[in-house]
Amino acid sequence: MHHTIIAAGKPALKYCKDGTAEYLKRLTRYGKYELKHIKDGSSEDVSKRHLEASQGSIRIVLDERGEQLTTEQLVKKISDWEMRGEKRATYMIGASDGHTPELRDSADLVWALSPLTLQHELALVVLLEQLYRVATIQRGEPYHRV
Ligand SMILES: C[S@@+](CC[C@H](N)C(=O)[O-])C[C@H]1O[C@@H](n2cnc3c(N)ncnc32)[C@H](O)[C@@H]1O
Repeated sequence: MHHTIIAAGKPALKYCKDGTAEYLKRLTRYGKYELKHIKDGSSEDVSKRHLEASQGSIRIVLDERGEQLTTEQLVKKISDWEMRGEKRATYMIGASDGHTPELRDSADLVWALSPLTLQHELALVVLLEQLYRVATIQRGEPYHRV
């Protein structure tokens, strides 16, 4: 499955840029993971861009009001999508005002990394680390400890 991560706004925080680069580099061993940045703006504009960019894909909307998952539950969700032949998964990170109800309603999964509101670049790093963790678990590699 091709994983596309779409984040609103230009990256600005050095420690997040470093974290993002680190996990994207690690993920190259495990498949196709692509990060795209889209223009920031109102939640309506950003959610519209997210909707357009994720057409025909499994839609995962990152939102603190969403479902909280254990890493094992995330492994199961991604593995189930792969098993049923889904070709693309798109993970969407919003702007300062979050996502519109329309985008949330269109999602296959509204996923909360935590009930805390995270700075959007920090949310991106946590998302990438979890995708890396999932990939290592799927391969039976010893990164993850329970
Ligand atoms: C600063 S937050 C937006 C907060 C906004 N006030 C709201 O109500 O959604 C920017 C983006 O970071 C992501 N984000 C922040 N905290 C998150 C969390 N705990 N779980 C998942 N995504 C989160 C979401 O994609 C969110 O749209």
